[in-house]
Amino acid sequence: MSAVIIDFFVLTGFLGSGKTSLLRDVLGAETASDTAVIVNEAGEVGLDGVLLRESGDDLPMAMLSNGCVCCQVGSDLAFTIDRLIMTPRPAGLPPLRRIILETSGLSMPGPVLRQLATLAEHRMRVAVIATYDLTRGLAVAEFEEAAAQWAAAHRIVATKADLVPDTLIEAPVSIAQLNPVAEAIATVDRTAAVSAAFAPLAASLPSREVALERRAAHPRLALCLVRPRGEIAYADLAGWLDNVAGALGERLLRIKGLVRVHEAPRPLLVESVGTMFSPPRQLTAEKPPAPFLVVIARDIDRAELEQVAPTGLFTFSWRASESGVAPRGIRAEWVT
Ligand SMILES: Nc1nc2c(ncn2[C@@H]2O[C@H](COP(=O)(O)OP(=O)(O)OP(=O)(O)O)[C@@H](O)[C@H]2O)c(=O)[nH]1
Repeated sequence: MSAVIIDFFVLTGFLGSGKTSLLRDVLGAETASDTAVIVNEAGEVGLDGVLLRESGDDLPMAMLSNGCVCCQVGSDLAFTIDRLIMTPRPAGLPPLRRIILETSGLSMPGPVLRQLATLAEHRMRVAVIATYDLTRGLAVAEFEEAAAQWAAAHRIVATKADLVPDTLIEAPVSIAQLNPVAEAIATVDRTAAVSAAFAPLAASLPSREVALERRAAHPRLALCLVRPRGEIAYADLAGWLDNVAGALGERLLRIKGLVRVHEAPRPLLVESVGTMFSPPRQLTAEKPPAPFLVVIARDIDRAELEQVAPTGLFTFSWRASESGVAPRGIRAEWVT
């Protein structure tokens, strides 16, 4: 068991959306000396690793590809992390407190998180950070990898703001259409964006209410605000979540929210990336928002979710798309 909690950041985002550039900025900061990096590239050549070496020359860095292997680690993610944590720190560097994994632009976050789940002996606080390329905006939500990456994210960082500064104002709104429970980081101040994106994950949920607005998200993405009708039995909640995962399969991108159950004095934080659920835990926050679940999925119809058994536990809020065709998209955002 590690003595300190290590913040593990999964840096995800679609092809060319600015992950390596963001990481270079992280590694260039003075605060990066407690950081190790793992890069997983889709291609044969480890170019990202070369680029990152320019920024963080003395930091432990591992490649999960056919590229350079700077820490003499294998190709398996769990093994690599284990080695990074257990290997004595290079002279002059502080204890390891942060690991950043840059995934390839086509990585699905679910399998990555599944591998991390095997490392329970290390005390890691896992956060998913996704890039949102302002020059391409919502267009890449067509790709299921991009939609899954955004849906899994705790934080979504708008990139390339210098190229299209005018799009920054609308970015939080667009990001909320993709994932209303993610924190949107949209600023032209790159230093501020980098430090906000890679700060330790403090609270799991903003202590604010969720509201829906009339505006469609991407036509293939469905966002649903699910409200429990009241306190429910844990077995019913577990059964419902299990059945949602079974019914939607890989089209389920994300579930996150709070539910009150008979068996626990405090609301339970319920979270899944894809169909992989984190163990539910009681929220300690003083003033939690009213119970809710946000479900993000792709290519589904209302009935598929609303008819999941046991029925009658929840109400479902959807908004019709502006075209009036398939009632798939809503926009949800945090309001105070
Ligand atoms: N002007 C500008 N260009 C950027 C910015 N971020 C990334 N780029 C450029 O966009 C291209 C892709 O950036 P990368 O950081 O390599 O993106 P990536 O997500 O790591 O790409 P893959 O690893 O191929 O998926 C490069 O040419 C970068 O120089 C930015 O904030 N501003």
